[in-house]
Amino acid sequence: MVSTVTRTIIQKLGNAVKKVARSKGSSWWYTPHMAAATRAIAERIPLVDFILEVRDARIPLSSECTQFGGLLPSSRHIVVLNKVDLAKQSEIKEWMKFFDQKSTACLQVNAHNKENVKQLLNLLQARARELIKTTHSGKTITIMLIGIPNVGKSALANSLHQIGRISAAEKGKLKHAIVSSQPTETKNISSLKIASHPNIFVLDTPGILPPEMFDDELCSKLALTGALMDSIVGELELARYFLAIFNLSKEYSKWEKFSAIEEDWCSTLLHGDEKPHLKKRQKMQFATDHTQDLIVNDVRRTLFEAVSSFCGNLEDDKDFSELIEVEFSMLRRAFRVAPEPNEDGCRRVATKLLDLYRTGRLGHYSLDTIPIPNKFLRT
Ligand SMILES: Nc1nc2c(ncn2[C@@H]2O[C@H](COP(=O)(O)OP(=O)(O)OP(=O)(O)O)[C@@H](O)[C@H]2O)c(=O)[nH]1
Repeated sequence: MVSTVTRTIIQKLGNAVKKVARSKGSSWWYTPHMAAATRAIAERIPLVDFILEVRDARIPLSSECTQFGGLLPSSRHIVVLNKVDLAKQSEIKEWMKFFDQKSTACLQVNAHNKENVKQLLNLLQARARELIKTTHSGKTITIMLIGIPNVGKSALANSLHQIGRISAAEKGKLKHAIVSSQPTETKNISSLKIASHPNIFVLDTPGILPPEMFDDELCSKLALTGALMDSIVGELELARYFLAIFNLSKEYSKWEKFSAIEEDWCSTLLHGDEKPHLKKRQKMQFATDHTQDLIVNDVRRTLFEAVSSFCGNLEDDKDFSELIEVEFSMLRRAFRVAPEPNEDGCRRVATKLLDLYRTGRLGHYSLDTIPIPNKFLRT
């Protein structure tokens, strides 16, 4: 369900992108640098053996690298859905089926997960050997990573390089592609060796976007997942967009336990009602799970309480907007931001909230919906 409020937020975000595009040139994000990178990638496509198109698993369609449509031969094109740890696992399964039905080779990975990267490396090595066998050449295999900004190309290149080279003689000579939470950080095409026998190199390339983007929803999803700079649309509106998605999801229901723990703690503090077993359980929880730090738990508890105590109608625009604003003001306390209702404080809350969302500490979300096959559509 997409509420009217969410639609309005999406429209605002889309308009913000277009406004920036209008005021700073036809396509503000499409810098000369991005145009040059697009040309350089297009020139290399016929020369490389495989093209790994890295997409964000939360938006498998919206993160498609659309510029090279006809240039990517299906036999050499592999789609990699990266950041699976941030997406809804049940949806990922459906997306894998979707790509399978389209006969597009597709893999899901978390670039920071060793096992995932090993599996990807094994597949790439198998493909490389197959290619060498069929072409009867003893050549070096090159694989180019392409994709929109911030989908994790450099992180993946580094992980493949580290895992592929860890047992090789060159151990200790590891190179690093630049990884950053900011989009368009990679400026040049760089090459990293990921395997020997056969020799395989990956080319990490700068993130690219199409010169023009007119679709509000596409712009909003790219902005929320970090492919566009937050400053283009503004952190506040982006955080509202996240809260709208969050409120319509069931993610908050998992956090009831944080609310219960807080109540127990309050009763301990107020009534001197010592509960040693609870204290012990809490200590263990905080010590063993790095995501369970106090602020994250406070934020989860706050969001749980805001949504579960909401007695308005989620389909009513006014109620829904009010809920988002209430969440914003409640989150100030959770994030330890001074309670004065000024713009700067709101932006700090928004930035912190987006950071938690983007590092997966506020649950798993899939923002794209799987297209309905044509056969089910009325003509
Ligand atoms: N949770 C999670 N974060 C990831 C994953 N892969 C990359 N990241 C993070 O995503 C951010 C962007 O990663 P990069 O590797 O710099 O992305 P890129 O596609 O090379 O970015 P550009 O330079 O803009 O082209 C960094 O903060 C990474 O740590 C993943 O699988 N899971």
